[in-house]
Amino acid sequence: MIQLLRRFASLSALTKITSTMTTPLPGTKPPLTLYTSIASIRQWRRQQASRCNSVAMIPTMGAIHAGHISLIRSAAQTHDSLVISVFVNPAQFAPHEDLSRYPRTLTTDIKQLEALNTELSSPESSSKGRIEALFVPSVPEIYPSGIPLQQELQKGAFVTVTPLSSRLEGITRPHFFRGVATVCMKLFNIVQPDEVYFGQKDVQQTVVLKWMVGDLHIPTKIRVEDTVREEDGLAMSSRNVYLGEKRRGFAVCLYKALKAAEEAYLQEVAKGATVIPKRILTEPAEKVLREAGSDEVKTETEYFSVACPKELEELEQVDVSIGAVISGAVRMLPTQESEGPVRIIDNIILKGKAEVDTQGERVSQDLRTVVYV
Ligand SMILES: Nc1ncnc2c1ncn2[C@@H]1O[C@H](COP(=O)(O)OP(=O)(O)OP(=O)(O)O)[C@@H](O)[C@H]1O
Ligand SMILES: CC(C)(CO)[C@@H](O)C(=O)[O-]
Ligand code: BAL
Repeated sequence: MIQLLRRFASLSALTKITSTMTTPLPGTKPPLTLYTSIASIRQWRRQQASRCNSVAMIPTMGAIHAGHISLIRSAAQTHDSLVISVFVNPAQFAPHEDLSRYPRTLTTDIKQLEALNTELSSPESSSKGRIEALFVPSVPEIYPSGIPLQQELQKGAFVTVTPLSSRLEGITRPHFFRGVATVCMKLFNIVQPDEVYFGQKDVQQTVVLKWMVGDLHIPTKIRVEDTVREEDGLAMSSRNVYLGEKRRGFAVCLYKALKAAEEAYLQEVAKGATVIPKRILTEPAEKVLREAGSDEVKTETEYFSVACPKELEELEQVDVSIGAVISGAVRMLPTQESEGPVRIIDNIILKGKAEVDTQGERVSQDLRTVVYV
């Protein structure tokens, strides 16, 4: 099987995979099948419908880590059949960004997915479902009109979610959410999953996609799962491999800043506050960020935001009945010539003390995540 994967990986590098390729990966019991064409994954989807299987999708850009695995485990609790997509989406990268060096580790990704599947399929597992399909399309399959990185040269249909996409991450990455929304729209249309799983680590992405699904009446649900962290609290991320040893230890500064803001919020809530000025949260966070790094490792804060959960609009004060999303981005500067800057993003949802939920039902006064979209 490994040989087969090596062949696939090398074919992939040479972009010689045919658009109809469907490869049962024989080492897996029951087999995990690799689909590379839209036609073949649609056929798989029809089979699932004919068996009345519920289908969950977990879109990824590969370089599978424990964050992805946790999304898959959650999906397997509820759904019969899971489809994982691995696609490094050019449309969400600006020309100056890291598309060409983004980690591509398909062979080890598949090994991890196979190991997980063996566990999910074992008689001891409490999971309802398991991974059935791995969808790894080529760029021309997804973008038949081509996808130059310069937006003004791009032809065809694209999805924009406004004004959300130009806030926070969208300030530094103005192209980003158009690329994410467009590829997710394509993936949702191709696979038609009952539910799609995303990580809270990319919180703005989840809010953008919830708006897209709602506004465009897409018949799927968006599920958001907790951020999986390293032991010191750093959010797992495929790009953490860029950090290198020297910067790695300092990369947790953003999470520490978020925790300082959260602690300040919870202290005010405990004192009975109903409205909390933004500065009560940002001052302790900014102190942590100012003191981050060392003589050798320099950090720059791009933003530290306190925003409303519905549209991520910046708040001057937090209404305790609603809560807020606190999020940020920190740039870890290179420590040597061979390195580039690495952006760390992270967030915490400050729970609200809602008396009623979005349907108007009375709920408890306990702190809870108030979901709007
Ligand atoms: N630490 C994490 N915990 C939970 N979910 C995560 C985590 N990291 C990524 N995810 C989720 O996995 C899905 C696929 O993400 P992706 O493949 O881009 O990985 P990534 O680690 O976010 O990569 P990058 O370093 O490029 O941001 C997304 O929904 C993302 O939010
Ligand atoms: C959702 C996604 C797979 C779209 O390319 C990507 O943005 C990601 O991995 O978070
Ligand atoms: N998980 C986010 C993908 C990106 O930054 O391109």
